[in-house]
Amino acid sequence: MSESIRVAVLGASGRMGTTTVRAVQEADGLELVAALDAGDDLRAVTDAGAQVAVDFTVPSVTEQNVHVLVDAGVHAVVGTTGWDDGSLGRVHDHLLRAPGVGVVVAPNFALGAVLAMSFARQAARWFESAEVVELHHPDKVDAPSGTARHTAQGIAAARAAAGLGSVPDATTQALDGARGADVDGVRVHAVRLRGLVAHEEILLGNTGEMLTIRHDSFDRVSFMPGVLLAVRRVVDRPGLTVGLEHLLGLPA
Ligand SMILES: NC(=O)c1ccc[n+]([C@@H]2O[C@H](COP(=O)([O-])OP(=O)(O)OC[C@H]3O[C@@H](n4cnc5c(N)ncnc54)[C@H](O)[C@@H]3O)[C@@H](O)[C@H]2O)c1
Ligand SMILES: O=C(O)C1=N[C@H](C(=O)O)CCC1
Repeated sequence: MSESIRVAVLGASGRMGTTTVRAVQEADGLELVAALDAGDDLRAVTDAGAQVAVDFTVPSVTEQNVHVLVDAGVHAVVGTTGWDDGSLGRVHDHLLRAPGVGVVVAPNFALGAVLAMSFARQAARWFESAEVVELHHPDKVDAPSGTARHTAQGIAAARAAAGLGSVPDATTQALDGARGADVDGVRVHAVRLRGLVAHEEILLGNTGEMLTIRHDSFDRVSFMPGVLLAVRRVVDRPGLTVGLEHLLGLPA
Protein backbone atom coordinates (compact mmCIF):
# COMPACT_ATOMS: atom_id res chain seq x y z
CA MET A 1 0.00 0.00 0.00
CA SER A 2 1.34 3.47 -0.92
CA GLU A 3 2.07 5.99 1.84
CA SER A 4 -0.36 8.83 2.56
CA ILE A 5 0.47 12.33 1.30
CA ARG A 6 1.26 14.51 4.32
CA VAL A 7 -0.72 17.78 4.07
CA ALA A 8 -0.59 21.14 5.87
CA VAL A 9 -3.37 23.73 5.68
CA LEU A 10 -2.58 27.47 5.92
CA GLY A 11 -5.49 29.71 6.89
CA ALA A 12 -6.93 26.72 8.76
CA SER A 13 -9.30 28.79 10.92
CA GLY A 14 -10.94 30.57 7.99
CA ARG A 15 -14.05 29.66 6.01
CA MET A 16 -12.14 27.69 3.36
CA GLY A 17 -9.45 26.51 5.76
CA THR A 18 -11.90 24.78 8.13
CA THR A 19 -13.65 23.09 5.19
CA THR A 20 -10.29 21.97 3.78
CA VAL A 21 -9.06 20.61 7.13
CA ARG A 22 -12.19 18.46 7.34
CA ALA A 23 -11.91 17.30 3.71
CA VAL A 24 -8.24 16.31 4.10
CA GLN A 25 -8.98 14.45 7.35
CA GLU A 26 -11.75 12.49 5.61
CA ALA A 27 -9.86 11.82 2.35
CA ASP A 28 -8.31 8.46 1.50
CA GLY A 29 -4.57 8.62 1.07
CA LEU A 30 -4.10 12.04 2.71
CA GLU A 31 -2.94 12.81 6.23
CA LEU A 32 -3.39 16.23 7.87
CA VAL A 33 -0.12 16.96 9.70
CA ALA A 34 -0.36 20.73 10.33
CA ALA A 35 -3.11 23.37 10.52
CA LEU A 36 -1.78 26.94 10.73
CA ASP A 37 -3.40 30.35 10.88
CA ALA A 38 -2.25 33.97 11.27
CA GLY A 39 0.61 34.33 13.76
CA ASP A 40 1.82 30.73 13.41
CA ASP A 41 5.39 30.09 12.27
CA LEU A 42 5.53 28.55 8.79
CA ARG A 43 8.41 26.36 9.97
CA ALA A 44 5.70 24.17 11.56
CA VAL A 45 4.94 22.94 8.01
CA THR A 46 8.38 21.39 7.56
CA ASP A 47 8.65 20.39 11.24
CA ALA A 48 5.51 18.29 10.68
CA GLY A 49 7.03 16.72 7.55
CA ALA A 50 4.31 18.07 5.23
CA GLN A 51 4.81 17.30 1.53
CA VAL A 52 1.97 19.57 0.34
CA ALA A 53 0.61 22.79 1.84
CA VAL A 54 -2.81 24.16 0.90
CA ASP A 55 -3.04 27.96 1.15
CA PHE A 56 -6.43 29.60 1.81
CA THR A 57 -5.17 32.75 3.53
CA VAL A 58 -5.43 36.37 2.35
CA PRO A 59 -4.18 38.08 -0.82
CA SER A 60 -1.57 40.11 1.13
CA VAL A 61 0.39 37.07 2.40
CA THR A 62 -0.18 34.22 -0.04
CA GLU A 63 2.75 34.96 -2.39
CA GLN A 64 5.23 35.16 0.48
CA ASN A 65 3.87 31.88 1.89
CA VAL A 66 4.48 30.18 -1.45
CA HIS A 67 8.11 31.41 -1.66
CA VAL A 68 8.79 30.05 1.84
CA LEU A 69 7.19 26.71 0.94
CA VAL A 70 9.17 26.44 -2.33
CA ASP A 71 12.42 27.14 -0.46
CA ALA A 72 11.51 24.33 1.95
CA GLY A 73 10.79 21.91 -0.92
CA VAL A 74 7.08 21.73 -0.04
CA HIS A 75 4.55 21.56 -2.91
CA ALA A 76 1.81 24.20 -2.75
CA VAL A 77 -1.86 24.20 -3.69
CA VAL A 78 -3.10 27.78 -3.62
CA GLY A 79 -6.73 28.87 -3.61
CA THR A 80 -6.15 32.35 -2.24
CA THR A 81 -6.94 35.06 -4.77
CA GLY A 82 -5.11 38.31 -5.55
CA TRP A 83 -2.49 36.84 -7.89
CA ASP A 84 -1.43 38.81 -10.97
CA ASP A 85 1.13 38.38 -13.75
CA GLY A 86 3.86 39.87 -11.53
CA SER A 87 3.37 37.55 -8.54
CA LEU A 88 2.85 34.50 -10.76
CA GLY A 89 6.01 35.39 -12.70
CA ARG A 90 8.07 35.61 -9.51
CA VAL A 91 6.87 32.17 -8.36
CA HIS A 92 7.52 30.72 -11.82
CA ASP A 93 11.10 32.05 -11.71
CA HIS A 94 11.61 30.84 -8.13
CA LEU A 95 10.51 27.32 -9.12
CA LEU A 96 13.29 27.18 -11.75
CA ARG A 97 15.67 27.04 -8.77
CA ALA A 98 13.63 24.33 -7.01
CA PRO A 99 13.53 21.34 -9.37
CA GLY A 100 10.79 18.85 -8.54
CA VAL A 101 8.66 21.28 -6.55
CA GLY A 102 5.14 21.99 -7.84
CA VAL A 103 2.77 24.90 -7.24
CA VAL A 104 -0.86 24.88 -8.39
CA VAL A 105 -2.65 28.24 -8.20
CA ALA A 106 -6.36 27.99 -8.96
CA PRO A 107 -8.79 30.89 -8.62
CA ASN A 108 -11.65 28.41 -8.34
CA PHE A 109 -11.59 24.71 -7.40
CA ALA A 110 -15.30 24.05 -8.03
CA LEU A 111 -15.55 21.72 -11.01
CA GLY A 112 -18.62 23.53 -12.36
CA ALA A 113 -16.89 26.90 -12.19
CA VAL A 114 -13.86 25.56 -14.05
CA LEU A 115 -16.15 24.10 -16.72
CA ALA A 116 -18.08 27.40 -16.96
CA MET A 117 -14.81 29.26 -17.60
CA SER A 118 -13.83 26.68 -20.21
CA PHE A 119 -17.23 26.96 -21.95
CA ALA A 120 -16.88 30.76 -21.92
CA ARG A 121 -13.46 30.58 -23.59
CA GLN A 122 -14.90 28.23 -26.20
CA ALA A 123 -17.94 30.44 -26.90
CA ALA A 124 -16.26 33.85 -26.72
CA ARG A 125 -15.12 34.00 -30.34
CA TRP A 126 -18.69 33.74 -31.62
CA PHE A 127 -20.13 36.75 -29.76
CA GLU A 128 -19.76 40.48 -30.28
CA SER A 129 -20.37 41.34 -26.60
CA ALA A 130 -19.11 39.73 -23.39
CA GLU A 131 -19.47 40.79 -19.75
CA VAL A 132 -18.94 38.95 -16.46
CA VAL A 133 -21.00 39.33 -13.27
CA GLU A 134 -19.69 37.76 -10.08
CA LEU A 135 -21.80 37.57 -6.92
CA HIS A 136 -20.33 36.74 -3.50
CA HIS A 137 -20.89 36.85 0.26
CA PRO A 138 -20.20 40.31 1.75
CA ASP A 139 -17.23 39.13 3.87
CA LYS A 140 -15.06 38.74 0.79
CA VAL A 141 -12.15 41.24 0.84
CA ASP A 142 -11.21 41.37 -2.86
CA ALA A 143 -13.17 42.51 -5.89
CA PRO A 144 -13.56 41.46 -8.57
CA SER A 145 -13.19 37.79 -7.66
CA GLY A 146 -10.18 35.83 -8.83
CA THR A 147 -12.56 33.64 -10.81
CA ALA A 148 -14.07 36.62 -12.64
CA ARG A 149 -10.60 37.94 -13.50
CA HIS A 150 -9.54 34.52 -14.83
CA THR A 151 -12.81 34.24 -16.78
CA ALA A 152 -12.43 37.68 -18.33
CA GLN A 153 -8.77 37.06 -19.21
CA GLY A 154 -9.75 33.80 -20.92
CA ILE A 155 -12.54 35.48 -22.88
CA ALA A 156 -10.21 38.33 -23.90
CA ALA A 157 -7.53 35.89 -25.07
CA ALA A 158 -10.08 33.89 -27.10
CA ARG A 159 -11.43 37.09 -28.68
CA ALA A 160 -7.93 38.28 -29.56
CA ALA A 161 -7.00 34.89 -31.06
CA ALA A 162 -10.15 35.06 -33.21
CA GLY A 163 -9.31 38.58 -34.36
CA LEU A 164 -12.30 40.22 -32.67
CA GLY A 165 -12.04 43.90 -31.83
CA SER A 166 -13.30 45.74 -28.75
CA VAL A 167 -16.70 44.92 -27.29
CA PRO A 168 -19.23 47.55 -28.38
CA ASP A 169 -19.95 50.22 -25.75
CA ALA A 170 -21.15 53.73 -26.53
CA THR A 171 -20.93 54.92 -22.90
CA THR A 172 -19.44 58.40 -22.65
CA GLN A 173 -21.14 59.53 -19.44
CA ALA A 174 -21.25 57.31 -16.33
CA LEU A 175 -20.98 57.41 -12.58
CA ASP A 176 -17.62 55.97 -11.44
CA GLY A 177 -17.88 52.19 -11.35
CA ALA A 178 -21.18 51.98 -13.22
CA ARG A 179 -19.59 49.97 -16.02
CA GLY A 180 -17.61 47.74 -13.67
CA ALA A 181 -13.89 46.94 -13.87
CA ASP A 182 -12.03 46.58 -17.16
CA VAL A 183 -10.13 43.27 -17.28
CA ASP A 184 -8.30 43.06 -20.60
CA GLY A 185 -11.20 44.90 -22.26
CA VAL A 186 -13.94 42.75 -20.70
CA ARG A 187 -16.22 44.44 -18.15
CA VAL A 188 -16.52 42.67 -14.78
CA HIS A 189 -19.21 43.54 -12.21
CA ALA A 190 -19.06 42.54 -8.53
CA VAL A 191 -22.13 42.04 -6.30
CA ARG A 192 -21.78 41.50 -2.52
CA LEU A 193 -24.91 40.13 -0.85
CA ARG A 194 -25.64 38.40 2.49
CA GLY A 195 -26.81 34.86 1.83
CA LEU A 196 -24.59 34.27 -1.21
CA VAL A 197 -21.51 32.03 -1.30
CA ALA A 198 -19.85 32.24 -4.76
CA HIS A 199 -21.65 32.72 -8.07
CA GLU A 200 -20.80 33.87 -11.58
CA GLU A 201 -22.68 34.73 -14.75
CA ILE A 202 -20.97 35.08 -18.09
CA LEU A 203 -23.08 37.03 -20.57
CA LEU A 204 -22.35 36.71 -24.28
CA GLY A 205 -24.41 38.74 -26.74
CA ASN A 206 -25.11 39.06 -30.43
CA THR A 207 -27.85 40.96 -32.19
CA GLY A 208 -31.07 39.14 -31.28
CA GLU A 209 -29.59 36.56 -28.86
CA MET A 210 -27.77 36.07 -25.59
CA LEU A 211 -25.95 33.06 -24.15
CA THR A 212 -25.77 32.99 -20.33
CA ILE A 213 -23.34 30.64 -18.61
CA ARG A 214 -23.98 30.53 -14.86
CA HIS A 215 -22.32 28.69 -12.01
CA ASP A 216 -23.37 28.64 -8.33
CA SER A 217 -21.42 27.39 -5.34
CA PHE A 218 -24.05 27.09 -2.59
CA ASP A 219 -21.64 25.51 -0.11
CA ARG A 220 -17.84 25.55 0.32
CA VAL A 221 -17.77 21.76 0.04
CA SER A 222 -18.16 22.41 -3.71
CA PHE A 223 -14.49 23.40 -3.82
CA MET A 224 -13.19 20.27 -2.10
CA PRO A 225 -13.05 17.73 -4.97
CA GLY A 226 -10.86 20.18 -6.87
CA VAL A 227 -8.65 20.90 -3.86
CA LEU A 228 -8.13 17.18 -3.19
CA LEU A 229 -7.40 16.53 -6.88
CA ALA A 230 -4.75 19.27 -6.85
CA VAL A 231 -3.17 17.93 -3.64
CA ARG A 232 -2.89 14.45 -5.15
CA ARG A 233 -1.54 15.69 -8.50
CA VAL A 234 0.86 18.48 -7.45
CA VAL A 235 3.40 16.02 -6.04
CA ASP A 236 4.06 14.77 -9.60
CA ARG A 237 3.70 18.12 -11.35
CA PRO A 238 6.83 20.26 -10.98
CA GLY A 239 6.72 23.96 -11.86
CA LEU A 240 3.82 26.39 -11.86
CA THR A 241 0.29 25.45 -12.94
CA VAL A 242 -2.33 28.21 -13.06
CA GLY A 243 -5.93 27.02 -13.22
CA LEU A 244 -7.53 23.66 -12.47
CA GLU A 245 -8.41 23.29 -16.16
CA HIS A 246 -4.88 21.95 -16.70
CA LEU A 247 -5.53 19.07 -14.26
CA LEU A 248 -8.92 18.29 -15.79
CA GLY A 249 -7.62 18.08 -19.36
CA LEU A 250 -9.77 21.01 -20.50
CA PRO A 251 -8.56 23.37 -23.25
CA ALA A 252 -6.70 26.27 -21.56
N1 LIG B 1 -9.81 28.95 -5.21
C1 LIG B 1 -11.02 28.72 -4.72
O1 LIG B 1 -11.75 27.79 -5.15
C2 LIG B 1 -11.52 29.59 -3.60
C3 LIG B 1 -12.75 29.33 -2.98
C4 LIG B 1 -13.14 30.13 -1.93
C5 LIG B 1 -12.32 31.16 -1.50
N2 LIG B 1 -11.14 31.38 -2.14
C6 LIG B 1 -10.20 32.39 -1.69
O2 LIG B 1 -9.54 31.88 -0.55
C7 LIG B 1 -9.14 32.96 0.29
C8 LIG B 1 -9.66 32.72 1.70
O3 LIG B 1 -11.07 32.78 1.69
P1 LIG B 1 -11.90 32.58 3.04
O4 LIG B 1 -13.31 32.86 2.70
O5 LIG B 1 -11.54 31.27 3.65
O6 LIG B 1 -11.31 33.75 3.94
P2 LIG B 1 -11.24 33.83 5.54
O7 LIG B 1 -11.03 35.27 5.86
O8 LIG B 1 -12.41 33.13 6.14
O9 LIG B 1 -9.94 32.99 5.90
C9 LIG B 1 -8.63 33.45 5.75
C10 LIG B 1 -7.83 32.89 6.93
O10 LIG B 1 -6.46 33.15 6.69
C11 LIG B 1 -5.88 33.50 7.95
N3 LIG B 1 -4.60 34.17 7.75
C12 LIG B 1 -4.35 35.48 7.53
N4 LIG B 1 -3.02 35.67 7.42
C13 LIG B 1 -2.43 34.46 7.56
C14 LIG B 1 -1.08 34.01 7.55
N5 LIG B 1 -0.05 34.87 7.37
N6 LIG B 1 -0.82 32.69 7.71
C15 LIG B 1 -1.83 31.82 7.91
N7 LIG B 1 -3.14 32.18 7.94
C16 LIG B 1 -3.42 33.50 7.77
C17 LIG B 1 -6.96 34.35 8.62
O11 LIG B 1 -6.75 34.47 10.01
C18 LIG B 1 -8.20 33.54 8.27
O12 LIG B 1 -8.46 32.55 9.24
C19 LIG B 1 -9.67 34.23 -0.38
O13 LIG B 1 -8.66 34.80 -1.17
C20 LIG B 1 -10.79 33.71 -1.28
O14 LIG B 1 -11.03 34.53 -2.38
C21 LIG B 1 -10.74 30.63 -3.18
O1 LIG C 1 -15.52 33.23 -1.23
C1 LIG C 1 -14.56 33.67 -1.89
O2 LIG C 1 -13.84 34.61 -1.50
C2 LIG C 1 -14.27 33.06 -3.20
N1 LIG C 1 -13.18 33.42 -3.80
C3 LIG C 1 -12.72 32.92 -5.05
C4 LIG C 1 -12.62 34.04 -6.05
O3 LIG C 1 -12.30 35.18 -5.68
O4 LIG C 1 -12.83 33.78 -7.23
C5 LIG C 1 -13.50 31.73 -5.55
C6 LIG C 1 -14.91 31.77 -5.22
C7 LIG C 1 -15.15 32.02 -3.73
